[in-house]
Amino acid sequence: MSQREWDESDVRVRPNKKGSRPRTKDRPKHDDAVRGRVIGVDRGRYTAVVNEAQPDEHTVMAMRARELRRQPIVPGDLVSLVGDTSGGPDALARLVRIEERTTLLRRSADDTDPVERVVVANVDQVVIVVAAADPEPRPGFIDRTMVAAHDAGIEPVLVITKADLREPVDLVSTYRPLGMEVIVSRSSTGGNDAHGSLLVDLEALAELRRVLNGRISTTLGHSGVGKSTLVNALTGSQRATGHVNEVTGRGRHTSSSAIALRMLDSEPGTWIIDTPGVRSFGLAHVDPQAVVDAFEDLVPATAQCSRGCTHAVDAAGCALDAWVADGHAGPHGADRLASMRRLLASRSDAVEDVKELGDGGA
Ligand SMILES: Nc1nc2c(ncn2[C@@H]2O[C@H](COP(=O)(O)OP(=O)(O)OP(=O)(O)O)[C@@H](O)[C@H]2O)c(=O)[nH]1
Ligand SMILES: [Zn+2]
Repeated sequence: MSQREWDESDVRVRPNKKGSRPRTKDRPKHDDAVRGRVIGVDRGRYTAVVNEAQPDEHTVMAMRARELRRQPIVPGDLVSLVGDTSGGPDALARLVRIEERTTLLRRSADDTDPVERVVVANVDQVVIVVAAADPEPRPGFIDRTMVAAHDAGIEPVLVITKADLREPVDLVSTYRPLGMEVIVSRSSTGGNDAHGSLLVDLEALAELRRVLNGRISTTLGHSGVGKSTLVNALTGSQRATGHVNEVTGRGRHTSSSAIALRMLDSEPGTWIIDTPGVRSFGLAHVDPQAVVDAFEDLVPATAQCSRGCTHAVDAAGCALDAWVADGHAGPHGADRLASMRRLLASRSDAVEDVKELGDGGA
């Protein structure tokens, strides 16, 4: 990676099935600690909100305590802070503990890399942002992210941007039947806002607000799909959008560290965590069965697979092809099955021997 897209979240942690939970052995010596929510991570400095939604809410800058070693601390983390938690201009607190996380979104660099990276903590939903065109949408990325979200117990939401360039008919008809929120956004004809950002169609924004209100969400998507444009419209912030690298002349990642932002006119507790452009979302840490489970439209068929079915193209007794051919997975069933098989095949390189899947309907 050419730049620090992931900052602290690239801290290497040992793969751990149960999620990289911090040790929760209480250390009573910090009983004067205050609780905060990490909203920014930048070069070893953490920004946390203390007394959230209270009259005395304020942000605190903190450094990690040595005792935390290299445990990842990511946006969304609830933490304990000691020292100067006044939030004054030069105040620097010490972050001494990471509270247990409700959810933890992880990724590996690629499907065979056993090293997992923590992306965000405690989010309720993942907003997968793809463009209808420019850049071309990649259903593989959507499916991959859905698997990671499903595996982490986080709800996926799909936002398709740039519908003004092309109507995303196939994407909508593929993903809407799966029961997830699918929101189509387009630029409005009104031009740019005061900061030069493209204006987003109000109807799409209102729908997105409804889905995000009261919840903690994180956006994920490739560079250039319009994440910052959306996040700016929703939060009133000014994340850099669409900047062009002066050296190469090519579009580049303009937002380089993850940050949690508040949505305008929203209930307390509404946060949008904007992550930098994702190039890869490896699933090496995800169990093959969890990959299958994320394809909810296909899962029922696997009850009829032969015992230990790998669901590969040539797997004897795999019931998936017949299920799809019979139309049970809808008009895009074949694509869905192909996508699931690609994910299974690519990540199966990560394990020595392909794990057995399915229980033969027993
Ligand atoms: N036509 C059209 N262009 C859009 C739309 N949304 C965003 N764009 C443009 O697409 C380009 C990329 O948008 P950004 O918001 O910077 O994309 P991003 O996903 O944040 O990209 P990174 O910051 O690199 O991660 C900009 O030139 C935007 O003006 C849209 O709905 N329609
Ligand atoms: Zn099968």
